[in-house]
Amino acid sequence: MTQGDAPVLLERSDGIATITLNCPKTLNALSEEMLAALQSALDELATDKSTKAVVLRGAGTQFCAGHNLKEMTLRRRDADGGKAYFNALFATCSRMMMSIVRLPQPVIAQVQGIATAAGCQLVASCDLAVAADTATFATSGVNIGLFCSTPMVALSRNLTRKQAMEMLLLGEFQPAARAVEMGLINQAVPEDELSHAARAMAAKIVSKSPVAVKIGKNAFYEQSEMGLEAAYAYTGAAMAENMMARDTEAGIQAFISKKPMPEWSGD
Ligand SMILES: C/C=C/C(=O)SCCNC(=O)CCNC(=O)[C@H](O)C(C)(C)COP(=O)(O)OP(=O)(O)OC[C@H]1O[C@@H](n2cnc3c(N)ncnc32)[C@H](O)[C@@H]1OP(=O)(O)O
Repeated sequence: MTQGDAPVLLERSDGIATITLNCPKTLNALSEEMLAALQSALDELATDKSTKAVVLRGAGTQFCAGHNLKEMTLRRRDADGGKAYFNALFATCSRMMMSIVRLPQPVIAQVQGIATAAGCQLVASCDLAVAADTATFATSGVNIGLFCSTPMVALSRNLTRKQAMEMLLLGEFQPAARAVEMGLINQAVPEDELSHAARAMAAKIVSKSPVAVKIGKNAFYEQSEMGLEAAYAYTGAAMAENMMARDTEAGIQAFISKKPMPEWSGD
């Protein structure tokens, strides 16, 4: 397999890693092989200190059409009717989504064309999302007999209850403008400006102190699972940890001395 044929491409430049789902002929559907490659790219980036932000995109004209329905259909012919395969597949998918959340670097979804079902869930699981104004978003599994389980988790935490239920139960494709309105994505831009807009967002993150970004991202997700009192206590401790970092001291010192921000060391 050449690098160009790999199910997932991983490129790095200027502190930004770009992960590309690379199976345009299935609209980048998440096959078993694609999920494993995506997991391995995320695992590699988790320990890569030179990467400060990650962009996740799809090759070709679409972002991602969800799980690979052709592979899933074939595996129904397994001796156990596909039970072991399905259990492993959805567990792998859930682990991968959690890896995006746990990744020290923020992940930006760069969405062109369709993001549906597990593809829409990928967008919801990313920290930030920029889409072409022609992009559409759905959890269309319900149209073919599948209630989108993992998107339910991601959407119910991104949208209001009524909006999430509307997507999950009606399976309709929502235009990018509505996705912005619902808070599913941050920004919709003209198609020819999409990659520039995603990269510009990533570059802004690269310019910040990586230690502040890492502590901040982690604390954001941790506190969101807690009650109010525990959340304030947890984020206070995270802020104190942030204050102890060498970069934070240097940044505050530069502010007080009216100097430009330092080169961040990552410590
Ligand atoms: C918990 C999460 C669960 C899930 O994720 S379950 C998966 C749910 N996903 C879906 O229900 C989406 C299925 N796909 C579609 O409904 C349509 O596609 C689209 C609306 C996304 C796009 O329609 P159009 O633009 O007309 O393209 P096209 O001709 O249907 O697709 C182009 C090629 O891509 C293959 N493909 C599309 N989606 C998938 C998929 N999810 N798994 C495997 N292959 C897929 C098709 O079959 C076809 O291929 P060929 O040209 O050989 O016929």
